[in-house]
Order: sequence, then structure tokens, then C-alpha cells
Amino acid sequence: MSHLFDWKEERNLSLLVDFYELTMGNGYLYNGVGDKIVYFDMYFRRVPDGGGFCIMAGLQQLIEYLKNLKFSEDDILYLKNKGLFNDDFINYLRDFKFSCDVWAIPEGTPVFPNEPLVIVRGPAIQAQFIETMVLLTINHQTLIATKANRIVRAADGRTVMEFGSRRAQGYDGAIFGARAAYIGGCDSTACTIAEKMFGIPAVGTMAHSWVQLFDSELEAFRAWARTYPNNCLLLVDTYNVLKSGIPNAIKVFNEELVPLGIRPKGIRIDSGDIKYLTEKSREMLDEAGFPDCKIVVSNSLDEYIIRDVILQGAKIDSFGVGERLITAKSEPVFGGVYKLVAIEENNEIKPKIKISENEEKITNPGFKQIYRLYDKKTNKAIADLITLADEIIDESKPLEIFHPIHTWKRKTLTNFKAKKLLTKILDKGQVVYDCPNVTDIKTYCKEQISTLWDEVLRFENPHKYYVDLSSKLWSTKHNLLTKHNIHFR
Ligand SMILES: Nc1ncnc2c1ncn2[C@@H]1O[C@H](COP(=O)(O)OP(=O)(O)OP(=O)(O)O)[C@@H](O)[C@H]1O
Ligand SMILES: O=P(O)(O)OC[C@H]1O[C@H](OP(=O)(O)OP(=O)(O)O)[C@H](O)[C@@H]1O
Ligand SMILES: O=C(O)c1cccnc1
Repeated sequence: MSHLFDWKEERNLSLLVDFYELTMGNGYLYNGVGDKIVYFDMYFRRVPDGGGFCIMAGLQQLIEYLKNLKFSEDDILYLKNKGLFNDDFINYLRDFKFSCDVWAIPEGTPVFPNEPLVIVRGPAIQAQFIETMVLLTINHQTLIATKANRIVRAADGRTVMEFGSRRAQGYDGAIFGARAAYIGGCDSTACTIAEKMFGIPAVGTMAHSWVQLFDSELEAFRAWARTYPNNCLLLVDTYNVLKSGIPNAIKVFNEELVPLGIRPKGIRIDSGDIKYLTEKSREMLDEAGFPDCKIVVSNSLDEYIIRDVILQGAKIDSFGVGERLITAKSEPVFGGVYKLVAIEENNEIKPKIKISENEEKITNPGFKQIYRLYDKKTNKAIADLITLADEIIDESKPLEIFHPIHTWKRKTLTNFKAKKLLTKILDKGQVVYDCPNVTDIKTYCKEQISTLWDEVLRFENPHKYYVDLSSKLWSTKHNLLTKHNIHFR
């Protein structure tokens, strides 16, 4: 079992790579450009679900992968037997030592379209090779953390438990999905191994099978209360919530817990009309003297149903959310891309561009940094400025920022502070970054979200947060466009 799950030490994922990375690697070497220093940016173009921002996640798994990147004799033999690769390439992989520099935005940071979340600098053959895993790790967890954050914000302070393992897309979908959901704000998970691996609180109630297995609902509840008097949360919808589930729960609370001086934990409702059933259940529990008994609901929930039932006045303390969270059902693809943005020649960085008919899809060339600009008075984030990596923002001088496409839209900032978002993660292949634990990441995430204006947090039609280019980067881009004979406005 540990072989399947110990992603840190034992899992050899080196060949989890799109085959073209290998054919290109072989080709780069053959054509004498394998060692040319290149820069790649990983970024996304659109926030899923029409939201205003995403939550960066998945970096720790990317780091672990890069740290362990090597090829076993078995891998080498397999590649050799393909009969496609030159001996030089096979030998390169046999002696492989990852030597790239990597910068990234820390996990839990709110991020926006077109910002490099990860930058890789190194020999073309290596920087190219890791494309698949950079995208896979960051795309998956950023998607789930972003979805979880929408769900948690809809729950408006009520607890959210992640219940998705059984409906996740594979083991890793469950495990790393639980990790991302926690970073995004879920309070706990039903995925036990996620507690063992990452320290995410694992919790659970009971299934309908528990109730069905006994001769009656009453007996099932009694057995549970005797087994777990201090953690008595009963699933009340197996037969009929209001006619049987709640009355039986009250009876058991009174007979089994009250004499011991123990308070019941709660009840869970997993079907039917959430507003009606929670309102009636709340009344019945209050009348019976259990106003502190929590009401948990589940059943194909997402941020929209959660917001709706709260608006309807449903009486809910806690949500269990599974399938629609763990699969990001409403929009299950996070379209992060990995693009070459510069090469080094004669010790100089030469920016490179990818042109597209669609102006929004033209890449931002060069080796970059991102500054988040905060209003010193409100402490709210005003805009992000993507700059060339060597640019320094002078906080003591007014800073004019402008829309990168509609350049006449300008704004001058004063009394602001500028924070660098990209941090060095690997230096020549060596990890130079300490990954925080998930609880610290989750706390950081919450703090960072509190620096965003409410308009950016809106579920629908959020205010578009400004992600601008510095004058220097804008000129670099437009010089390249002119060179390629492209003229915009
Ligand atoms: N008051 C409500 N407002 C909005 N959506 C609700 C409300 N009550 C329940 N829902 C949601 O409606 C969907 C369907 O609920 P329904 O009770 O039909 O589920 P079901 O799975 O068919 O129930 P059952 O398990 O009894 O067959 C679920 O996603 C549920 O969360
Ligand atoms: O609905 P989700 O958001 O995925 O939450 C998890 C679901 O898993 C369990 O159901 P189970 O697997 O027994 O199936 P059910 O949907 O028939 O109750 C639980 O009772 C929830 O309904
Ligand atoms: O603990 C629960 O109630 C639970 C766990 C997983 C899926 N559904 C419910």
C-alpha cells in the first residue's frame, strides 16, 4: 500500500510526461540546443465558474516531484526499447541531474489570469521535460482550492466538511483534492489518509447502512449513542426525517446521553427539501431541549445550493460537500499553460513571444516578477503589476499603472506598498524553499483573501482585478510584436 501512496519517497513518476517532451528532448540534444538556457512561464487565462480569482495550490507536490526526478534502470531500458531515442539522450537521462531554477507564488495566494504562477529557468531539455507535471500538479490543486473557496465563502462562516473521496477521479484526485480543499478553506475531510499525510482533520458521521443494518432506526441510534456517547451525530433521513428520524434521535439523546450529562453532537440530513426539513428539525430539537444540537446537511451540494438554502432561511450549522467539490463539477478543467518566454544568449536574456490572432492569448515575453500593490490606508490589494525580473518598484514615488490592452486607462498610485509574489523555490535543482504546513497555508490564504475588495469576491460578474504590465515589460512585448509586424491600436 505505501508503495501506492507514499508520493514523497517511493513513487517513481519520472515518466509521467507527455511523450512529446521526450521526443523534443532527444531532438534538442541532437540539434545541439539541449543545454541552451530557456525560461518557461506557467499561467492560466481564465478563472473557472466566472469567479474573480483563483487560489494557488499544488506547489509542494511539484517540489517533491522535481526533487526526486531521476530515471531508474527500468525506465532507461523501457525508453531504449522504444528504438526511437539516440544513445546520447539515453545516457543523458541515465545521468540525469535536475539543475533548473524555479520561482513560484506560494500556495494559498489569490492569483489572477496571466500571472506566472511558476517560472522555470534552465537547460531546454530539462525545462521542457517537466511541463506535464508542472501543469498537472498546479492545475489540479488550484482548481480544487478555488472551488472549495467558493463553497466555503457561500457557507458564510458555517463549517464545511469535504466528503468527496468516493467520487473523486482516482486516488490522487481524492488525496490531493482533500489537501487543496483544506487550503481553500474547508474545515475538515472525510479522507482519513489526508490526515495521516498532511494533518488535515479527518471527521465522519455515519452512513445509511448503519441504520439499515439494525432491526429498527431506534436500535441503530441507541447502539451509536452507546458506542460514541461523546460524539453522537445521527443520520436521520433513512426512513422519514420528521416522523421517525428526529423523534428517534430525541428519544435516544434523552435516554442515553442526558442521564450521563452529555450533550448530543448533531443530526445529519442527506435528502429532501433542505429548507423545510432543517427548519422543522430545528424546531423539534429546540422544543426537546437540544438547541445546541447541530444540523448537518449533505446531498450534491455546491456553492449555489448552499447560498440558496441559506437565503431561504434553512437552519444549518454544517455542510458536507462531496462530488461537486472534489471534481469541480461545474467547470472541471483548469486551463493552466506552460509557455517559453525567453532564452539566454551570450549571457543576455532574449525575450520570446507567441503570437495569436486573439490579443488576450499573446504571451508576455521575458523573465518576470509580479508585485502586488496594496493601498497603505485600507491594506486592500489595488492591482498586480507584472514587471521584468530586474525592475524595482520605488514605493516612495507615485506609480502610474495602465491597462495592458486599453492603454489609455491609467491610474496613478501613491501611498502604496508593493509585495513581490514570486519566490525562489529551487536553485540549480536544489530546493531552497521550506514548504509551510497545510494549516499555515490555509491561514495565509484566508488572510490574503481578506485583502481583496468584496467586488472581486463576488460569485457572478466580479470586478475584474487589474493585472497590468510595467512600462518596460509592455514595451518589450510591443517591440517584439512590431518585429513580427503585428500592430494593435
Ligand atoms: N430548499 C432547497 N433549495 C435548493 N436546493 C435544494 C433544496 N433542498 C434540496 N436541494 C438540493 O436539490 C437537489 C436534489 O434534492 P432531492 O431531495 O431531490 O435529492 P435526492 O437525492 O433526489 O433525494 P433522495 O435521496 O430523497 O432521492 C440536491 O442537490 C439538494 O442538495
Ligand atoms: O453528495 P455529495 O456532495 O457527494 O456528498 C457525499 C455523499 O456521499 C454519501 O452518500 P452515498 O455515497 O451513500 O450516496 P447517496 O448520494 O445515495 O446518499 C453521503 O451521504 C452524501 O450524500
Ligand atoms: O462522514 C460522513 O457523513 C460522510 C463521509 C463521506 C461521504 N458522505 C458522508
